[in-house]
Amino acid sequence: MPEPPLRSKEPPVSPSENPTSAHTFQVDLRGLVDLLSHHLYSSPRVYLRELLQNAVDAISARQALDPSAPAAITVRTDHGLTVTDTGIGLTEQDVHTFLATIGRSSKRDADGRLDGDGLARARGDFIGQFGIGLLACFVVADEITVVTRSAATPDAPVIEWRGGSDGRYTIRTLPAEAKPEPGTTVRLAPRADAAEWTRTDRVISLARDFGSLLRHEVTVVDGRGETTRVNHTPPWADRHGSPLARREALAAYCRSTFDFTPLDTIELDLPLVGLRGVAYVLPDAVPPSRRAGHRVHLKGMLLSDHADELLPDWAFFVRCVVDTDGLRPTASREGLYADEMLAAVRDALGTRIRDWLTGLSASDPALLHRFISVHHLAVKELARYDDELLRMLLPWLPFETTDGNVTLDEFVRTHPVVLVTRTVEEFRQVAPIAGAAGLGVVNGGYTYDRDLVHRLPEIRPGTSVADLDPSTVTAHLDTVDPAAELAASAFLAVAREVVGRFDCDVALRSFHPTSAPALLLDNREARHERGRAQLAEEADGLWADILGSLRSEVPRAQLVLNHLNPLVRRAASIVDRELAVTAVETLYGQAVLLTRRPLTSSESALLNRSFISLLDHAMLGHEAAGRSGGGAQGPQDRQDPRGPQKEA
Ligand SMILES: Nc1ncnc2c1ncn2[C@@H]1O[C@H](COP(=O)(O)OP(=O)(O)OP(=O)(O)O)[C@@H](O)[C@H]1O
Repeated sequence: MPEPPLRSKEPPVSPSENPTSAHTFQVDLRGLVDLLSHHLYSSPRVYLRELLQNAVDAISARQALDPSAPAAITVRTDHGLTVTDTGIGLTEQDVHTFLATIGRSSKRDADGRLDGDGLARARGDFIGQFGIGLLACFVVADEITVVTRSAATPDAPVIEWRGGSDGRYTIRTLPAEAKPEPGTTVRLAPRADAAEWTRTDRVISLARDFGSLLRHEVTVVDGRGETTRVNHTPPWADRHGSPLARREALAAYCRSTFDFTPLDTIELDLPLVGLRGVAYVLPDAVPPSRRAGHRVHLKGMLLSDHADELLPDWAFFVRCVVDTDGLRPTASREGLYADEMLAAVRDALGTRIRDWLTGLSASDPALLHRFISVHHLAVKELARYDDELLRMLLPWLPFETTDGNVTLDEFVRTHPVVLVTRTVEEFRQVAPIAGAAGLGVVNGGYTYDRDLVHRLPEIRPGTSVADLDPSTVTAHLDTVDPAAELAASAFLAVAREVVGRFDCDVALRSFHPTSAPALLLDNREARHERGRAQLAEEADGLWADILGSLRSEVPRAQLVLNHLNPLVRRAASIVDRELAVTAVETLYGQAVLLTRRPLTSSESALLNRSFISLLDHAMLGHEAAGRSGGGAQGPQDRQDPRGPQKEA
């Protein structure tokens, strides 16, 4: 029996008394297990994965010597939990060297290095490579018992090894009947607080989750002898009667694994890294930021069900399941090691998905149409960086325009000059008026749309694209008859004075719909620029200089009054200045509200003021009407509704 681990240190000695003394690090196993369980593994559930993986590797090692050797893994849940394999087994020396030495693995070469040939061999044949996996069992049990018989050394005795989480272990030889055939049985007596992890139903679901694609037969046997088969050949590795039957089997696998019916299935096959699997096209739109959660199996064993790094970010519309021999796990075995191989696999899978997409326009336009109606955001993101894809898919991509939801190809047939708004509000506000004036405007407020529209001239020479600005729209609205403009000049002067305080100009034009009295043309950048200019005016010293140097020409908004609107026509003839001010404030306030942008404090005050003034005027009219019918308070008795503050 080995010595218990040394914890205490020798008392310090000065170098002159004792020049050199060699020591060996001691490992506090409890501390290590605590580290693994709290910081390396995400859940105690991984204990079963490590046991299954060791069993699979042991069988692979035996089959390397004797390809006809049996290959079965049996998990029993009757007394505690046991995992039995028909694998290579261990001699007493192997037990000391591999099982009882943390960080040592039989799955690397003798030098045990984690790079070069040793690692290549481990990765080629085995799932394990680090030599720490068995420790995961200490997360659920304080003692592990291994009964093993070597297949490589047929006359070696049956060995029982008992290891404790405190770092002690015992070894003894058992009679040959204790294990008549080569192989290994690992037994765990779960701690009371971890008993749930070895319950039959939990074990079956864990074994199915981790081991569904394992290449050797895995069964779980419960206390009553009932047997459950855990793994099956995946549909992509199976033979099917017809391409349709194959597609249906792949879709059925998606339903049982991911719980959705895919829009389409894309088979993945990269022989260089022994990768096969399927990318399932999601049937519903997902936000680009939401990661799909790909299931990655290494040599059949589930590594992760959220391996997002498997595909490029833009491919968020598919969810994959793959099995591969060639990618590396992290030490926790819960994620993919980010190396050049992973980057190359990601690129290759990305190309495969892109090819599917481009092939669809020729092979199945109806499916492409369905795909785009669900995932157009993803396609737009992709097309921004991919000229060929943009060229190919442009005819299919929908945009919101003044002609309704159409493709850009359709749109440029009637509008060779395409105007694009910067925001959705800008589009909402301007589209009906611009549309009526014959302008072609695209809503560039949605993610990627403005970028894509601006790239249109590269793809369709002869078209031109410009950002929509107030002067473009105003220039396209009909001017009014000079006599009408002259008649309205007094009112327009008041209007310019009132809205000038908001850095806004006033224009009188005729436009449709006639029901719209006024239109405020403005955009976000212009508002920011005005905000900066205002700050610069209020600031002094260095800050004012900095703001001043940032300041470009301050763009002004434009309030366009609609001369076709009856209310505006009446307003234009108001002679009472006070009423004219109220009318302008109300028209401006309503136009600001229609932009659906947040109001500034002075705009809120204006709205408030104009509303009360309007009410006052309405009541005045009502009182006047009443007086003509029976006498009431005269206007001279009226209190100013805006209160003393306004007077002051
Ligand atoms: N069922 C088994 N049959 C034969 N040998 C086993 C078995 N389980 C464990 N071993 C031996 O014990 C060693 C250590 O196992 P452990 O699970 O700790 O690490 P590993 O599988 O080598 O690597 P990893 O940490 O990546 O899982 C293995 O390399 C193997 O030699």
